[in-house]
Amino acid sequence: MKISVQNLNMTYPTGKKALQDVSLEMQSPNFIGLLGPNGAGKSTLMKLLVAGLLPTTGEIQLDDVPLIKNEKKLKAALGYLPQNFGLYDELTVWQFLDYMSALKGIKESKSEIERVIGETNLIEKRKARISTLSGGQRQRVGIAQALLGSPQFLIFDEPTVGLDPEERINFRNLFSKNAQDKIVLLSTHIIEDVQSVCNRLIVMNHGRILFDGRSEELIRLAYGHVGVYNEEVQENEEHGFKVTARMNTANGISCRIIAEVLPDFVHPTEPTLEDAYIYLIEKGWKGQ
Ligand SMILES: Nc1ncnc2c1ncn2[C@@H]1O[C@H](COP(=O)(O)OP(=O)(O)OP(=O)(O)O)[C@@H](O)[C@H]1O
Repeated sequence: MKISVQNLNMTYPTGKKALQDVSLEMQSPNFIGLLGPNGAGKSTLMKLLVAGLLPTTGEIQLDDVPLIKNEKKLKAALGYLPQNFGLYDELTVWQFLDYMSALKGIKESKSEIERVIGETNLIEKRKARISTLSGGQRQRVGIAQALLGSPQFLIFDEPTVGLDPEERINFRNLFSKNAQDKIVLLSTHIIEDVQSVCNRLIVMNHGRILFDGRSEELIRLAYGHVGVYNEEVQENEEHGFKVTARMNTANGISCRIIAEVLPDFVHPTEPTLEDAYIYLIEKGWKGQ
């Protein structure tokens, strides 16, 4: 499966330009982490990819056919967890998944529901009404419905919101297991969600793609722009840099900073993916 996005622009009726000249290619197998601050345009891109919105200009192609002419194929191949996924509160977990299976036209629905309930750790909750579930459990039901039918193209809009750290780890494993031969696009604010499992990262801000590549490449961009200094030895607040962490150490407070040019008193250090992400967003922010 191949999805290509060409020069996509999306302006909402309010005049808000949510996407500007976005182009990208996704080919299975591909596990893509979509990162970006609030309002970057991630959900808008996802809604366009599932044909839930039409772009103002530009085109999306599925296997070299425009999406609007290939919607049937898309629906058959798609598993989608939107950001604010409405669940039917009065249904039980099983009834809801049965209903979603029917909508998706899944034939062997019983075994398929059993499979996704098992994969999302919902076995004990299968007969529970959705209204009685916790936020994390509801999120798991949302993930379970997206996995029904083993779709080739999985889109998860902030799937780990509301999950506790242990559940997040379970889901990272589940996502990577499900990504084997598929295209998985996962948006998140949480860097650890994408660091270990995604083989490709796309960073967006202000409706544009700032970076598209491997996490190592993103980290490389931040080399020479991350450093530490001891706040008690050197008091500096206004040096045109961003302090990303303050740690109490035996020798005083150690500050970790990101800057285009590191001041003399700062010792350069190895960037993490989070540093690199912040560096990129800050740099892009200033329009560079
Ligand atoms: N229906 C809409 N009408 C007008 N503006 C919208 C609409 N939906 C989104 N926007 C705006 O478009 C921009 C991009 O929004 P979008 O939801 O795609 O961002 P996001 O990266 O998913 O953010 P978040 O992480 O907060 O979900 C934002 O400025 C948002 O306010």
